[in-house]
Amino acid sequence: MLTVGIAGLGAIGLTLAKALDAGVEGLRLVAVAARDRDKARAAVAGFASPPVVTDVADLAGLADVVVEAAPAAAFEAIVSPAIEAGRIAVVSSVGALLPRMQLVERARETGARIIVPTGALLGLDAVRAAAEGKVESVTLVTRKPPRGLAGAPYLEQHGIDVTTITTPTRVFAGSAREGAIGFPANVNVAAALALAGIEPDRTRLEIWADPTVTRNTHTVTVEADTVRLTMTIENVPSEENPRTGKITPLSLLACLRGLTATLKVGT
Ligand SMILES: NC(=O)C1=CN([C@@H]2O[C@H](COP(=O)(O)OP(=O)(O)OC[C@H]3O[C@@H](n4cnc5c(N)ncnc54)[C@H](OP(=O)(O)O)[C@@H]3O)[C@@H](O)[C@H]2O)C=CC1
Ligand SMILES: O=C([O-])CC(=O)C(=O)O
Repeated sequence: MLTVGIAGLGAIGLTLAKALDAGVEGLRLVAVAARDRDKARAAVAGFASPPVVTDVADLAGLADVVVEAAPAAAFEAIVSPAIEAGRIAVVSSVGALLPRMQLVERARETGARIIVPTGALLGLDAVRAAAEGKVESVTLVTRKPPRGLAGAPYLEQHGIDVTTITTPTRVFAGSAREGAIGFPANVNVAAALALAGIEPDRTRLEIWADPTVTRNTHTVTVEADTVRLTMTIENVPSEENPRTGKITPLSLLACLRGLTATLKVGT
């Protein structure tokens, strides 16, 4: 049995918390944290087994597994205590890990683990397998309804107003590392892909603001010596946060199940 603490109770965290409260073999939700404590308390009040509502820094003292499901700006405050305490940190804001790879070194010293779920993407098992061989290129093309990109720092810096876009428009082309900086709340999938494959500077990313799509759509292309992959996922945006695909909390749940499962499927 692993105990679980969740930081962030939004589109990802609250859905995951509800699923754990409904009962998942081998996992028990014991604590949650969010910015607004009263709101968090109200969110879990009706749970069958209400978890403790606490500060993000205290989750690691209460749970074996700390799930980060908060904005990127809170990443370090949530994940560092978990690493210092030697816990398992399951992270959603993957873009925030890229400039903090020293946390991985620190985890090696404390015995902690950092787990990046597939999240809103697909096929990281195949990308990881390919990366055991020789990979020539990895490309991600992301298309989102314009409102799924609104507020990104890169758009503001370049004077791009996505709300006025009426035809599919490429608003960014660059590396996964540059994308994670410019779109911290929109392309965690690119960061996860980079960590699975050939590094953030070599992973190419295009972002399209596309008024013709209703789903957050990601296409991964990999050219390797053993395989050529083209994979597309079309995510239904969640009601709580249209930037976040509804599959994301389900991916985290599947990931958590894998921590205790006797039968584990996939890489
Ligand atoms: N890896 C992946 O594939 C994906 C990753 N993501 C990323 O996952 C993260 C969470 O996404 P999502 O659930 O949609 O976000 P939401 O905006 O729906 O929810 C964020 C939650 O974090 C809480 N929060 C805000 N500030 C803090 C803080 N300083 N400390 C603790 N909690 C805080 C909020 O609480 P309050 O309401 O009190 O402010 C809220 O409960 C984001 O970084 C997002 O970009 C999203 C989709 C896919
Ligand atoms: O990568 C992200 O942050 C979110 C995303 O694109 C999605 O949910 O489809």
